[in-house]
Amino acid sequence: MHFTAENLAARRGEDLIFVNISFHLAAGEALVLTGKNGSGKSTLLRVAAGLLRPEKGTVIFRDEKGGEDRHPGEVSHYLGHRNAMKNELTVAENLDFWRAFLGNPGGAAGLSVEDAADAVGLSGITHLPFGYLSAGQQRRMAFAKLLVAHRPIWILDEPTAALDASADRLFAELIAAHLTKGGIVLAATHQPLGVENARELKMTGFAGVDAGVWG
Ligand SMILES: Nc1ncnc2c1ncn2[C@@H]1O[C@H](COP(=O)(O)OP(=O)(O)OP(=O)(O)O)[C@@H](O)[C@H]1O
Repeated sequence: MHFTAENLAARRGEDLIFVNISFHLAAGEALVLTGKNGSGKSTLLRVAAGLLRPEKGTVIFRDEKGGEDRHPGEVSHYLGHRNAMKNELTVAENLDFWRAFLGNPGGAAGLSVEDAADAVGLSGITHLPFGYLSAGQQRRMAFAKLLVAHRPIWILDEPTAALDASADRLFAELIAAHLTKGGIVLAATHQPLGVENARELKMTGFAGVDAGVWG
């Protein structure tokens, strides 16, 4: 399984945000994006997830079975700054929606809604409207979305925002378990994720553009 980005450049509005970004991740590997606010981490994640078109370059996913190249967005979970859950629906209804929407492109089955809630430390409250949960509980349930449908690539934007220390550790364990099973993780974070052997890509924002890398 391979997730490759080659010579990516992206623009937001009129401005180039980054240029010449390349990386290669194989099964079991993690890449953590770091860099100051506005340096382009979220932009790169959105390009990798297929939510934003790159100005230049490609992102490709290839599995071991020698199938055709696919866009990583087809086989990725994307957890953005926002939780992507409806406040009026119950937790179970939200997670059921995501399971049906995401399908099963990775081949393996996802967890049941209750098992996924249990895995993020919140069993017994899936009947509540999502909007009733605390900010940290909402973030935990947003993470449970990654567990109800199996997808080999996890693209995570500040996954531990609004979390307490125990949730930090829990997320680190879930990410480590995903990697151990041969998954791939691409994450932006200001706090260490607690994942051993993660590589780091430091985003420099406009510096690369200023240095004349673009062209
Ligand atoms: N829709 C948009 N139109 C124009 N500029 C945008 C748009 N979205 C983001 N930007 C700009 O792109 C740059 C990169 O933003 P991005 O969200 O990728 O940074 P980041 O590294 O994730 O920041 P943070 O650490 O604050 O989350 C910023 O200067 C931002 O103002």
